[in-house]
Amino acid sequence: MSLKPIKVGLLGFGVVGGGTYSVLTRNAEEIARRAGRNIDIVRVATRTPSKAKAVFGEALPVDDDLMGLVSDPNIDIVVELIGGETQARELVMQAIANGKHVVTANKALLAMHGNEIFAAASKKGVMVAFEAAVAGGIPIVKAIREGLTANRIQWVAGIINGTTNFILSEMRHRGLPFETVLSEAQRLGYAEADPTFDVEGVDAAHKLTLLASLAFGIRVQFDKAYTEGITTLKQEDIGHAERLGYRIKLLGIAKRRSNGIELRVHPTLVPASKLIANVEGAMNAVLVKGDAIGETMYYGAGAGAEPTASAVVADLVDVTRMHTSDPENRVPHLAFQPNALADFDILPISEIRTSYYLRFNVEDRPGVLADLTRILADKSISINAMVQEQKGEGSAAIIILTHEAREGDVVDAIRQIENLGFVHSSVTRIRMENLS
Ligand SMILES: NC(=O)C1=CN([C@@H]2O[C@H](COP(=O)(O)OP(=O)(O)OC[C@H]3O[C@@H](n4cnc5c(N)ncnc54)[C@H](O)[C@@H]3O)[C@@H](O)[C@H]2O)C=CC1
Ligand SMILES: N[C@@H](CC=O)C(=O)O
Ligand code: NA
Repeated sequence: MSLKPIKVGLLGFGVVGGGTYSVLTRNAEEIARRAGRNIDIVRVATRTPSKAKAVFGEALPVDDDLMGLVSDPNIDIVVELIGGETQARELVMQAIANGKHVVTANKALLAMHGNEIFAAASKKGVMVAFEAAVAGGIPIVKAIREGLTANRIQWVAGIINGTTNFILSEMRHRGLPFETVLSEAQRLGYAEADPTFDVEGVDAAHKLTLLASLAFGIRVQFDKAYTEGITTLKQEDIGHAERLGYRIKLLGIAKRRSNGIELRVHPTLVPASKLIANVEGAMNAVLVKGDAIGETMYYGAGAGAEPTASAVVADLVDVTRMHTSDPENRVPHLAFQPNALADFDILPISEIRTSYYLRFNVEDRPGVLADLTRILADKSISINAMVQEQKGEGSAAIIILTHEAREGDVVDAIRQIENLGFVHSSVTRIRMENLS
């Protein structure tokens, strides 16, 4: 290669940092043939440098001076792989101020501070690349930002958290308890440093926020995303869903409506016949519907060392190819030109429209069903299907699948139903999607 190598500084040497080193080293020759020059890690900074020291020896500086690395004039691209949003924000903002390009896998950082970071980067004329931050190795950022650029995107929906999909798969197939499977996901390197981010849907909401910005050309608005995780999901409902021909998946959904954008993460019943219902383990899948192309699906590993490194290294190659180009002519960070971002409202969850799975544990006596259906009808909630299951002496579970209804009306109806004397426990409500 005749061009000088691109010099990379690595912040963090954990699961993804280690994977990035491995992929970059193992495939160095092929990567250089694609990038047009070598991409060399020249410095590493991390909290406990011993693991990196064991790998790099004396070949390059390894220490815990993260600010020193982002200010090192020898470095062209800073790769941020420490996670979190406080120190990572300071480091990334400083790297940008120092005129360095940034590659990051940190969705929390970009969902919380993306507007500030992208604005600073545009002003300075540097790139902030984040393919690894959304659905790990799947090149979904590139697909939406470049491949689908002709389309008016109607909705994006996906399994975008590997840990929770792994937990749901293991619970369904092997009936294993939640805590056991979560520990296994942590051992395999899928989970966030704080796994409540995974199981409460926060990590998926971080990624969905970025997907919505790329799809609809809106500013990053994580604070308006509705987030519900899988911790309150019952094995009983997983079973009922199965018998009714559905699977429960934690989906992130961003949908364009005439009055705004729906932005929501929650457990969702999807027809078992859909491809996405059959995405198992830590795999991710993202569906994107565009007006020209119709429905598309992107499938692959959303977590883990080398799958995530695949996206980090792809970004390194992109930045290497583009760093001498005119900043005005690069692909914009959020797919749309910064001065053309739209101000669509993010709809409150009460305004979303979808269909619902409702489970009522009731006294099994005459008139119960009539009362339930009357309250639903009064709120314009129409019933698509209904099943009753005896639960023991004098009690039954009634499961109702509704047609599309407004969430606020469903919540009101549930409140009224829960006040009826014959309902034994709180009503279970899980949203449904046909994804068509
Ligand atoms: N593990 C995965 O499958 C994926 C992770 N990510 C993201 O990649 C980033 C890194 O994740 P992992 O490698 O899994 O985490 P990790 O916990 O395995 O590694 C983090 C590394 O950064 C260092 N570090 C953390 N905080 C630090 C601080 N304040 N100062 C100095 N060093 C610090 C740690 O010592 C460790 O070397 C995170 O933003 C995560 O959300 C993205 C996609 C997939
Ligand atoms: N914790 C995340 C890691 C990748 O983003 C997940 O489980 O998907
Ligand atoms: Na990706």
